[in-house]
Amino acid sequence: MASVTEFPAAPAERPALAPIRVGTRRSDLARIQTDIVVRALMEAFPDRQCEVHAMATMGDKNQVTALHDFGAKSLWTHELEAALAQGQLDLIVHSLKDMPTTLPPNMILGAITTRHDARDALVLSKHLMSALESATAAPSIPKDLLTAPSILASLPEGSVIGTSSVRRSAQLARLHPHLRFESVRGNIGTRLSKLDDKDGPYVAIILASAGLERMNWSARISRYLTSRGEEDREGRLFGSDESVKERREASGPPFRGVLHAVGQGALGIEIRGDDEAMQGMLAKVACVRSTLAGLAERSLMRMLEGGCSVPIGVETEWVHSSTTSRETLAMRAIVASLDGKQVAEVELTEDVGNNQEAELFGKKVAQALVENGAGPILDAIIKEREAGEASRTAEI
Ligand SMILES: NCc1[nH]cc(CCC(=O)O)c1CC(=O)O
Repeated sequence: MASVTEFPAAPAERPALAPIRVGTRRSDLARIQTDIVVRALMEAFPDRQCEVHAMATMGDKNQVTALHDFGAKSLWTHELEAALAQGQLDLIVHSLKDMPTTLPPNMILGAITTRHDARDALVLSKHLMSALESATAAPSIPKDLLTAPSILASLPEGSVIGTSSVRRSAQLARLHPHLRFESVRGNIGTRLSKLDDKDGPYVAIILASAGLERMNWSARISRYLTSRGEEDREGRLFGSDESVKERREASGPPFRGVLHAVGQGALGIEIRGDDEAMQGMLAKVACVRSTLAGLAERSLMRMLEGGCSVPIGVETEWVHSSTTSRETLAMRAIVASLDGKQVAEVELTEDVGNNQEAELFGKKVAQALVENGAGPILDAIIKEREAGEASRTAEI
């Protein structure tokens, strides 16, 4: 376990303009995400300094056994939270999707910053790309793969897609039963090198586009995955010129594509529940729309998981309402059995104006999912997990 002595001592009284002590995990992605928040803080509070304290967490240090033995999200955050609780840190920057929906009793989600891209992305292996370019691809690979309406649908029978997320594999298995799914672990760079290993099994992997973008690897994205199907960089459905209206209609259940994880693409800032000063400051770096969408998604998840994480796909979108001429929040959500054969899916829209309404909306969507059959699907997944599937459910 990392020693807490790497943090400065917590004096009883800190000067009012003391540096803001920001905690982060040590991975490259975590550091880049922390820089985004630090820059926002420095812009909002030019007279304050920020000190970044990076800490290797138990999950970073022991990726293989940690996921098997604990299967808990908190293993990424435990040591950082201990330092926050002891007053050695003022805040922790997280990927919102990695934050448990229920935080320790003395901690709160202080802010959610602007979410840029919540979607999953399809990344093809370098060997497949170069085979396509030099026209040496196996006869089973269509020559027009890169311009096909769905790359995933066009891949040959039995092609292996790398993902350790049952949310992703369950939704993809439903849409593309000819594909196979194998786990791929490690940080984004490790996963990309496993993908590009010629001796490895994968033709493609699925990653969060936000992470790829922040790491400057978005050029590797062949398609964005959304509830409507595969989209190009401009958000158009690939291989079609449907109007926006048709696209919107195409977004409802049954979904023709993949819904992302709760909180994906957004950054969450964790603080002590009693730190009112910090809470007030964070109001200046929070994004209202991302916060309301993020809280609604987390409330949906909290209602459905009953204490342990379950594979739920979600997609939220602010849409203009012509009746109220306000922006309303649309939420699409899916729960799928591990093999993708059973799904419960819904889409609801609500006028969400504050945090409490966002949480209520999340509960309402959860209720609608249960009415559409989510209960038995979730029960079966929890049973399978108890029978030894725990490691497959550790990632969302
Ligand atoms: N599962 C781990 C994880 N946590 C956050 C991100 C990416 C950034 C984000 O979603 O905000 C990723 C990688 C991925 O799923 O591809």
